[in-house]
Amino acid sequence: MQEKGSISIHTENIFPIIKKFLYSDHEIFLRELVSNAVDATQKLKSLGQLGEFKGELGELKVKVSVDKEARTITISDRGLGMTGEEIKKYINQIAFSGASEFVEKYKEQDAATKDQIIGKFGMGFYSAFMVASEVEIFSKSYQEGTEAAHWTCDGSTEFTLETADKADRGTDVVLHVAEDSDEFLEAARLRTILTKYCKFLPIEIEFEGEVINQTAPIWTKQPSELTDEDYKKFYHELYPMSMDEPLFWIHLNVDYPFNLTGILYFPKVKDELQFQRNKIQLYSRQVFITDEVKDVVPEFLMLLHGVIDSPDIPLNVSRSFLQADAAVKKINTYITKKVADKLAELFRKDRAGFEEKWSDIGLFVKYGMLSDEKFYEKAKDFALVQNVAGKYFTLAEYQEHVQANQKDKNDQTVVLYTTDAEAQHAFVQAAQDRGYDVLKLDAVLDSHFIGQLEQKLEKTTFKRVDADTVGKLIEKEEQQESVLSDDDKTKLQELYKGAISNEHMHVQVEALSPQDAPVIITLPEFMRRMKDMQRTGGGGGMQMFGNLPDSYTVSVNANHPIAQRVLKAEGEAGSKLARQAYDLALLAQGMLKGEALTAFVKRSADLLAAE
Ligand SMILES: Nc1ncnc2c1ncn2[C@@H]1O[C@H](COP(=O)(O)OP(=O)(O)OP(=O)(O)O)[C@@H](O)[C@H]1O
Repeated sequence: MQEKGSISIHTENIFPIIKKFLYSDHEIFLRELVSNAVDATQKLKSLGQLGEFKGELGELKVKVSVDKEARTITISDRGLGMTGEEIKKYINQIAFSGASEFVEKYKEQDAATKDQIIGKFGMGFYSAFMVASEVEIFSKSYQEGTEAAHWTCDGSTEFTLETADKADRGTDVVLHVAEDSDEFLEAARLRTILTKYCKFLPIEIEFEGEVINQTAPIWTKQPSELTDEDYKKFYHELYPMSMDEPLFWIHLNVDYPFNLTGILYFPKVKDELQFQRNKIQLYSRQVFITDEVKDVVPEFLMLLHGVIDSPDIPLNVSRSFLQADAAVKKINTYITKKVADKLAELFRKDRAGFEEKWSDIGLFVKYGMLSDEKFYEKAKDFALVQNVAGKYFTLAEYQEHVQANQKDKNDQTVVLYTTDAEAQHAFVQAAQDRGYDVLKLDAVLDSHFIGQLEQKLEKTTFKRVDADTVGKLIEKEEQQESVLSDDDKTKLQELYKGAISNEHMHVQVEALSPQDAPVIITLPEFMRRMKDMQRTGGGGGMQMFGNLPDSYTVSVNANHPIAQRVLKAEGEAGSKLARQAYDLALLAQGMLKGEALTAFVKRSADLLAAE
């Protein structure tokens, strides 16, 4: 028997279109054909289990081979096979009619809709024509008494179908590689593609005499069957280049209202650049799809590693479509919830261990709290802050901790923090001397995190320790008495202004403790935040302030003995002394540089010599 046919289709040739537009990546033809072979094999196994297939299953490997001379790639399976009629039904009719409809619709659409259309028509088999000038199918069905069939198509809309003398059950798909696709005749290239897409397929795939896949990756198993070692081993299989152990992991497993399995690993975070290196891999029924999981995984969890496997994620579709997809949205919510639950559990069960890991997971948690309201609600109970003494608190614990001492006269709790305990040492010290607690908030996201906490926590404001002199950081009713008269204060202020002569340094005289420094230079909290925002390019509107000049407050301590000496000094001596005290403050802040530093050193020597 030989049959020739032509597919009624209103365009001369759909293959150029497929070739050009179907997938941007030609290499995925192999993924599609191997997946079909695996599907056919699994279907046969199911038929066996149902008792509908009573023969011997035998060896069920899918074999991929390449013949460079003959310019062919062959994908062979021992699955359920197809009769001639079935080939016509599944390969010709469905695909071709699908394809013709596809072409019709395709013509008039914009790019995004085109992608959707491609996703809708399962044209996996036809991706073969992206690399082949001719494709042959040799197939023999598992059904007894049926003849083997041989189908050929050269990429036009014509096909031939004849009987074949294939004795063995299953399907061989033979691709005659096109002139422009020579690269796919290289065994090394095929091996790379197979390892990329087929590494975890559920049926053994053999290439050059070697099985290239693991048929039962651990995400398909029950967590109860697995040990910590299994999870760690798998992590290193996924990311052979990674030296570190994951901190912990979450085994995802849900079958309603969508289907999803996978393992998400929390990596050790050494530096930010590392984030992007080991990406989460997305699979659909154990077939690798992509490691661009944007939109499927909430953005803040992109920092995690691992695999997600879901047949419910639409595959060949555009980003915009994916974002709007209901299943994807649910998956997103589910993953967020799972991650929050896992963190809550770790916190509850092993607080000490959780604290140890905080420096690595804090970033995920803060990022999550900032970007996802639902996550914030869960995370606020286990998110930690650490004070300069190294002690960890939850937000509630910390509020409790500082409440008695750090309430200002308006009943606001003022949380003091440092972004650099070394550089701001003098201020941290001063705050601690007052009995205040100081938090370390020195991580990348902390300035945003502070902003969020101020919005969320009632009657709480945050101030960096160097935002003001210690007495004014938390304004209380009681004020330190000044030993100077108002006249003297004005005189002192003028003296300092003259000595400093810098319009960006706003001099004020304050009654501080005699133990405080003679002069303290601060950058008001709001000013620093605006400058921070400007620097990070955030807060768009901030640009209208132009480039903010540094605008510091110079607080002269009226109660320090130096104040008296400056006032009493004759002639130039007062100004010199004031300048010296001011330079000391600059020095303590690491702000004394260049010419000013040289002048300071010289003046110090003069003053010492004069004593
Ligand atoms: N190796 C094979 N053995 C048996 N049947 C096959 C084989 N390859 C393809 N088929 C049949 O041809 C049909 C069409 O395959 P094709 O790859 O075009 O689409 P699909 O697999 O149904 O969907 P998609 O690949 O887009 O997910 C399959 O559904 C299957 O019935």
